[in-house]
Amino acid sequence: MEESRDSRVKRFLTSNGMVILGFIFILCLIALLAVGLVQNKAQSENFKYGIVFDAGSSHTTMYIYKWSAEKVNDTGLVYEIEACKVKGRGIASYRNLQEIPVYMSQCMGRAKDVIPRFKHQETPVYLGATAGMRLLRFDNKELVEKILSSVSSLFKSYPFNFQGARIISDAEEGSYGWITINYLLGRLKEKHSPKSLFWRKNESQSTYGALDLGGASTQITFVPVNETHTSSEMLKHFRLYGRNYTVFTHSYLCFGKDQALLWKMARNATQLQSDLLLEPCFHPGYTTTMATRKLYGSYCSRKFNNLDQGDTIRIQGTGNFLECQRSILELFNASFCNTYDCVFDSVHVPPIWGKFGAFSAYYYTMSFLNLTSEDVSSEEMVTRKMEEFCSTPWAVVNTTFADVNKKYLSEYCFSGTYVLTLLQKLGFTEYWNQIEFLNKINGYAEAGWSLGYMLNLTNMIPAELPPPKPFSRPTYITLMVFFSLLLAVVFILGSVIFQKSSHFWK
Ligand SMILES: Nc1ncnc2c1ncn2[C@@H]1O[C@H](COP(=O)(O)OP(=O)(O)O)[C@@H](O)[C@H]1O
Ligand SMILES: [Ca+2]
Repeated sequence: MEESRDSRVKRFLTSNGMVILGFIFILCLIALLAVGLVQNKAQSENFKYGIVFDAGSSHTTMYIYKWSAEKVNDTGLVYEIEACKVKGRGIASYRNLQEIPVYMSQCMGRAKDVIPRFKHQETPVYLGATAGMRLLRFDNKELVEKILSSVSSLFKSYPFNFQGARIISDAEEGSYGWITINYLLGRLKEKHSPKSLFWRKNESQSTYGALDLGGASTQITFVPVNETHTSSEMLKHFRLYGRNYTVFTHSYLCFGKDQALLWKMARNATQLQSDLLLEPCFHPGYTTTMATRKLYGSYCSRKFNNLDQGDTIRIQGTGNFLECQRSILELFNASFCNTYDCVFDSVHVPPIWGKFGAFSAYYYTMSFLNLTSEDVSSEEMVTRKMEEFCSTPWAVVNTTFADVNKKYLSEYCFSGTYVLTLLQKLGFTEYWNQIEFLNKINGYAEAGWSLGYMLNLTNMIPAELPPPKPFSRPTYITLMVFFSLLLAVVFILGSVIFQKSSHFWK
């Protein structure tokens, strides 16, 4: 009686001890998993940063990009955390070089605040200048050098890793814009299906063409269906994520919207008998004056210089869409064309096909005019809107859009008509519904050449596709948890059976 109570107590203690042990074992496993997960999360938060100054003809913008160091070679994972508009005009328009650092340093100060201090030294800074500086280079190479070196010495005085300030080429501007949008839209890398344990390639995705409209130049870049009739200088070859791409890219200097307007007005002003220019691309009732030095001062408008004119001309809007479009069409000289796929400026653009992303001033203009929606699927719809908008009196436009920047507002009639005409001339008449007007893509970053430029210079897009991991991260974690729990159950069961069997043998 005494003995059996003793053995019951022993058995009770042993079996409960096993339960407690098993419980502790499970707790340990859970703790291990939690530590593993937390550890991996901390790793993915090891971020890197990059700064690009887009020194355009009209203004400079500083972009700060951020990405996870772990996922460096994936696609679409870099995002823009700051777009700082540098105060003032484009860098090419400064004659007093002291002014440039004053404005630039405000954005650099912002970069110092936004990027953690311990990351400053490893963060690259690039400045790329576009058509404004290309135009200035025709007139004054020395000034171009001075501007770039003044910017460089400012950047060197900051704790970042300065990588250079330069004018990017036409082809770079077009190609990097193309890389940016296709990277952000996830069009460069084949997607793998996570549903299968065996990785399989989805059908190959086609890329988007890129349309960039600036103030001084405009670019078109896309993969042509057939490149055999295209001049080899306009074709660029890339190998990205294991695939070869041949893109057609061309930049039209002076066909940016600010230079095109100046050029058009200078051309019309040559026929003036007085100092009054009637401008169909401005709203009725809109008046302004312009210094002839400015009107004829650009490389693009200079050939129309009329020495007989005084210091200023008066400009008065007439708000006539048809007249406006006619005067814009005169800029597109097709006299060298001899085949069907020929457009302005004697450049042969291959036939348009596939989807296109239109950004920068294409987007700003069309978004103001409410013409970016998918419902606006034809050129006629845009034409009707422009006819109505251009004929609206300036007083009405000005009060309806009281909070819109006055310079942009006064020019939207011209800009909209110009976008329409340019796209017609590029061959989009039948393909209007193939164009998507893009600004910030999927919330990651603004469309433009600057992200593509940084991706290229930091080698973030590998030529070859990295071999895929056998399991996706969620599958990996699920399997780990499953097997750990199984292990625990087996261990506990094993212990219990062992315990029971040892009693049996006693
Ligand atoms: N909110 C806006 N509305 C209309 N146009 C805009 C707006 N913001 C910028 N722009 C225009 O976008 C163009 C940007 O060109 P930019 O990048 O400076 O020149 P480029 O690329 O030729 O060197 C300019 O014509 C500028 O006036
Ligand atoms: Ca630009």
